[in-house]
Amino acid sequence: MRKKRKGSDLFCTDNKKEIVESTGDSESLISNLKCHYSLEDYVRLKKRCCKEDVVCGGADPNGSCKNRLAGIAATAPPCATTSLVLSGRGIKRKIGCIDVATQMGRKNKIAEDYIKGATIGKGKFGSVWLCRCRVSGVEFACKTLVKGEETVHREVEIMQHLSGHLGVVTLKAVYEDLESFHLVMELCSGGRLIDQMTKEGRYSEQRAANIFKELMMVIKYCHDMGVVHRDVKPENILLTASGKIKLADFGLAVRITNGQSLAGLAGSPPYVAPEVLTGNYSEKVDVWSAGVLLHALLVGVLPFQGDSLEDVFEAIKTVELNFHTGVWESVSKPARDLLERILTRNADSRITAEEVLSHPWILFYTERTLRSLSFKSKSKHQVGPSSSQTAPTTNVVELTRKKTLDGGSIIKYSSPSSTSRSSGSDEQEDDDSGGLVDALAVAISNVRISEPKRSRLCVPTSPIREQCSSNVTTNNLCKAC
Ligand SMILES: Nc1ncnc2c1ncn2[C@@H]1O[C@H](COP(=O)(O)OP(=O)(O)OP(=O)(O)O)[C@@H](O)[C@H]1O
Repeated sequence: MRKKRKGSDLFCTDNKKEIVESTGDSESLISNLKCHYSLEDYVRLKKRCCKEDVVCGGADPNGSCKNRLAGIAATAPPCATTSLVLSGRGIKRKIGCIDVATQMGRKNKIAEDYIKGATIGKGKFGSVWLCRCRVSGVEFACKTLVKGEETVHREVEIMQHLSGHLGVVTLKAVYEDLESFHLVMELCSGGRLIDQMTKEGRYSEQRAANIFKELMMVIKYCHDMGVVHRDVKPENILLTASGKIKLADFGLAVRITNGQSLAGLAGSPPYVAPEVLTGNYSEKVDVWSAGVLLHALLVGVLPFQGDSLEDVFEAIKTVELNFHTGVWESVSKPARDLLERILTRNADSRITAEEVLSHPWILFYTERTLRSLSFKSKSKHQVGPSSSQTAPTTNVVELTRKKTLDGGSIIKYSSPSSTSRSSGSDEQEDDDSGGLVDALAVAISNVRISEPKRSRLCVPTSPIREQCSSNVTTNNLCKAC
């Protein structure tokens, strides 16, 4: 019988040191983003700490366990924390599917088809290593997962289910031996987003919007496919050589059916949605986590921080973010508006992944036509910076509207009264369009195109498939290369 995951070994300080070195603004981002504690680790560590504190009397030269916990943010928990969720039939069927599918792989062992290379990553349940296909010479990443844990089987199943989308790491083959699964995946040679973030600090709105749009597209896809990732964070976002993002690590992901709610602590503390801490939650937790990431992209720090995990959780539950002062004055109004709509504690009021993709801030920075039209208009008017920023707005709005009427992407936007910063920020974006976006927001706010999202219910907007509907067939899944 398959074991339930019991939690992983504790590793207090060493993993913190593994953190990429960086200076300046990104320091706080690093210390808050890159530790390897899961919620479950936290619970176990806390228990052990209490014990140790009694035994050592707090004489630990590194401080008490409480101190050791201080400032620790966490990463991918080992899961097992959910009281879910999967219809037994579904997972069985898929695992059966894997077993059958890997018969081919089993005939010829992975070593017969791939040459093993260096280890490129280590997770809690196995390692990731480079491999090269003996036939084609193409390099892949192979994740070896030790069998036995229920979540390991689920991860394999969900990767099969989702593989094929541009934003998900493609699964090329699965091999299986007595102890392990070996998942041969496309190689993301651009590294992890977290490492890029720690190097670069704050991102321009242009760049943040493009990364965020790609992320939301893949999150929407997961939700449409009935999967909640539950551990969206920059450590789990990989980059291809050309800089495209790929969502990885489905170790905590679960299937969800339409309207179903999840329970159980799962996620990485700074990214965890408030409803995860209190009980019932849905796929909207991924939107929240993505919002935490967007916050970090735009201003270089995480929104919910604390000296201990308890403090982080408390902040997630109670801190009122103020998007109107300080560093936020250099961020455009639509960007702040989007963040407000995402980091809304009431999950029913929080916008969906689909709605995020229709937000003016995303559209403005990612739709080539909108941008080129606005800049064309700007040069045509040949006016100074402040008026040039408002002049093209009408055109942009009209175009946006047309798209809507044509049945293309639908703008669902209403100006939130809570977003009240005056437009016309002094700071210029590196692409000189921050003020333009502000003007765009003001104009669009007067054009009520569809119902405001806040009145909508939190249900997946597309039908969710309950069962095995993998777009990876037995054939393409299990071929050696
Ligand atoms: N397809 C890939 N291409 C390149 N590197 C990869 C790939 N998949 C994983 N890695 C590397 O291996 C690391 C661990 O992978 P992954 O997060 O999937 O493992 P995990 O066991 O689920 O980790 P965790 O303990 O964080 O849950 C990643 O952070 C990344 O650096």
